[in-house]
Amino acid sequence: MFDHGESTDVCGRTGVSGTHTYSSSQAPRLDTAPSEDTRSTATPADVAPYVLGREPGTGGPRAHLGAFLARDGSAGAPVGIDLDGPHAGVLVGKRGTGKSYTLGVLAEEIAMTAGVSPVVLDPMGAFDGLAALPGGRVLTASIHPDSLPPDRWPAIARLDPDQPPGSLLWRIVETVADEPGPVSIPAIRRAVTDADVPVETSRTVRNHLDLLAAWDVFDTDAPSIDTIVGGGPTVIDCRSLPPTALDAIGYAIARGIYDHCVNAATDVFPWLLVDEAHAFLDGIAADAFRTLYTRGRAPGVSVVCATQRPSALPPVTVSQSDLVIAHRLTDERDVEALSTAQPTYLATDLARTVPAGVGRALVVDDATEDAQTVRIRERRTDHGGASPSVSDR
Ligand SMILES: Nc1ncnc2c1ncn2[C@@H]1O[C@H](COP(=O)(O)OP(=O)(O)OP(=O)(O)O)[C@@H](O)[C@H]1O
Repeated sequence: MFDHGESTDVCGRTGVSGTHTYSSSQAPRLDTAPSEDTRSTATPADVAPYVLGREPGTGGPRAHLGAFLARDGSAGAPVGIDLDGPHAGVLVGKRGTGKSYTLGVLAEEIAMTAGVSPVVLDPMGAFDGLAALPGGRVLTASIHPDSLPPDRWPAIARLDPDQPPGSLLWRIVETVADEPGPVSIPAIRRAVTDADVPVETSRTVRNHLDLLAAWDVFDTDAPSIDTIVGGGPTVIDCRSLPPTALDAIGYAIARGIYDHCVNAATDVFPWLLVDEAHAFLDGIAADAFRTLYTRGRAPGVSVVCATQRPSALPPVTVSQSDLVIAHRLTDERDVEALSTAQPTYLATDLARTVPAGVGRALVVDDATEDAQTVRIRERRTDHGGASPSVSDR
C-alpha cells in the first residue's frame, strides 16, 4: 500500500518527469511541462521517484507525495519527500486549494515510515482520519502548566508584564515553580490570593487566571512530550480554542519537542506538522517556532507549517525552509512574503507560476535547487477539511 522502499535517487532528470532547474530569472510557468526530448514512454511506476530534500546520489526512506504534473494534466514520474534527514518546510495556498489535504498526505507517509513520527497541531478537526493508522490517536489539546516558563504567563493571561498585575503573575508563577508539587492554576490562584498586594491587583490576576482555566487546556496530567513523540502518529485536537490558547499550545509543543530532542537520545525523529499555522504563531509561540526553523534540524526535529497567509508567519519560517510546497496564492502580500524569503527559486511572478487547481502545487527543493509542478496524490485516510455544502445535507 505505502511505498517506502529504498531508492537510488536519480532525481528524475531523465524519464517522464517535469524536472527543471532554474533561477529566479527562469521561473517556471503555470503550464510548465517537460520538453519533448525529456519525455519517455515509461509509466510512472517504472521510473525512480524524484525525492525532494535529498542530495542526489543518497537514499533512505521517503514520503510519496504525488507525481509531476504534465501539461495535459496527466501524472508524470512519482515525486517524494526525503524522510531520512530532518527538514523545515512551509505549505501555503489560498483557502480550499488543498493545504490541509496535502499536510495529511505527508502525515500519512511519515506515520507509515519507521524512525519518524508525525505530531499534528489541528485547529480545525481536519486530521481525525489519521487515527485509523496503526498506533494513530487524536488527543484533546492539553498542556502541563510547567511547560510555560514564568516570564510567558503574563502574555498568555493577556496582562502587561510591566504593569502590577502582569508582574505579580510572573513573580507568583516563579515562586510556585520553586515550591514542591506541580505548578497548577489553582496553586497559582491561591498564591495570588495570599500575596501582599493591593486587592485590585490580586483580583485582576485571579480574573485572568479564571479565563485561562476556562479553556480547559492546562492540566497537570497532560501527556508528557515523551509520550507524544514516542507514540504513534499523534493529532492534537485544538478545535474551538481561542487564539491565545493556540499560542500557548504552539509554544509548549514546539519548545517541548525541541528540548526533548536536544536533551534525550530519541529513537523516533518527530515531524511537527501545523495546520492553519498563522493561528498558532501569533504570540509567544513565534519564538519557539523560530528556534525550530533555525536550529531544529541539528537535534533531528522536522517542522512543516501550513497556512493560507504566509505573510502572517515570521519571515524566518519561509527563509529557513528547505521544502516549500505552494498551492495557488493570490493575495499580493502572501505572494511577496514567499518570493522575498525564497528569492533564489521563486520569481516575483509567483502568482502565475503556481499551478491552478485543487491538489496541484509548485514544490521548491533547496537540496537540488529545483522547483517543480506536482499533482498531490489522494489521501488514504479520511480528510476532514472539506467545507460543508448545502447539497451534502
Ligand atoms: N490532492 C488532492 N486530491 C483530491 N482531492 C483533493 C486534493 N487536495 C484537496 N482536495 C479536495 O479539496 C478540498 C479542499 O482541500 P483542503 O481542505 O485541504 O483545503 P485548504 O487549502 O486546507 O482549505 P482551508 O484553507 O479552507 O482549510 C478537500 O476536501 C478535498 O476534497
